[in-house]
Amino acid sequence: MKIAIIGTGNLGQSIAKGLVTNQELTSLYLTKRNLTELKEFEHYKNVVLTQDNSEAVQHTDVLIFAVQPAHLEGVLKKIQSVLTKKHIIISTITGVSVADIERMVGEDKCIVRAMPNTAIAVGKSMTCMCSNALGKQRIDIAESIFNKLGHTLEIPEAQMQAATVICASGIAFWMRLIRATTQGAIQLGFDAKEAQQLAMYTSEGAASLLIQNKQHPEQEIDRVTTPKGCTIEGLNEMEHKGLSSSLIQGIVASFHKINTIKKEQL
Ligand SMILES: NC(=O)C1=CN([C@@H]2O[C@H](COP(=O)(O)OP(=O)(O)OC[C@H]3O[C@@H](n4cnc5c(N)ncnc54)[C@H](OP(=O)(O)O)[C@@H]3O)[C@@H](O)[C@H]2O)C=CC1
Ligand SMILES: O=C(O)[C@@H]1CCC=N1
Repeated sequence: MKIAIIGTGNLGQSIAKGLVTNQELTSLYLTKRNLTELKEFEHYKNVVLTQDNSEAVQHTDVLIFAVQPAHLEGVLKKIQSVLTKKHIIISTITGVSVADIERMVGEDKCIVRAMPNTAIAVGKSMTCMCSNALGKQRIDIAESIFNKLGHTLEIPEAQMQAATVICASGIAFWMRLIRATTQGAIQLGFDAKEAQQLAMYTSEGAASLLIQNKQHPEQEIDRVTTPKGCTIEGLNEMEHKGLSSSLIQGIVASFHKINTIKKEQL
């Protein structure tokens, strides 16, 4: 597999870490204008760091685009002459549709939109995908890459923005919940390191219960909430203060913002 990441920033570096750890690669090209941040990848023998996007495109088959939305069109224009039908174009760009990309590179190209998250660095991304008609024929190749780096789900393109909020932004939302739990644990007497350990592994345990037991969260909550006990006391207080409601409102606000990103930047 010959893969290029065009725009190796926060997400691109997370994908690169996942790839060098979890995939057998013939070659991985990482591009960026300023390469100093990519030093950690220098020692991998099959990894090439370059500022030249055209060089990366010419030597690879799968192109993962991870530049900011405002930069995509300019980047695609400059590589247009070396882009061929053999390439699978995978865009992780928020708010940019398959039709937008077809307009930039032509309808005769194989286009997949993938929305991973930064947990791809540790092989735990939830990655949603959709494609154009040609991309559909080879989406299994994209799936095979992302399945080694977590879980994948093919969805209608109309749901891509919602998936961006839940899965990509979701990492930040969950981090804040873990941090808040850590702060609570410190207030109850744990030192900061222990507090984070308690919060991290408890959240991992909660997710693992749902994944392995295939249960609804409320079924697991019922197992914990002793009548007149401390769990229901805490849970109800959180709900009186708007826990579920504020999470839902935050998710919806994030979703509405995506439409403005596209209008502002493309
Ligand atoms: N961060 C995340 O968790 C997620 C991000 N996304 C999407 O991924 C994209 C990237 O996001 P993120 O990684 O956070 O952004 P970053 O700004 O961290 O990364 C973008 C990278 O693109 C590079 N770049 C800019 N211009 C060029 C160019 N002409 N050629 C090659 N590289 C270039 C920049 O480096 P330099 O200036 O050195 O060239 C920069 O490091 C966005 O579209 C975002 O919507 C999607 C899901 C999750
Ligand atoms: O915040 C953003 O706009 C990007 C998309 C999802 C994660 N980061």
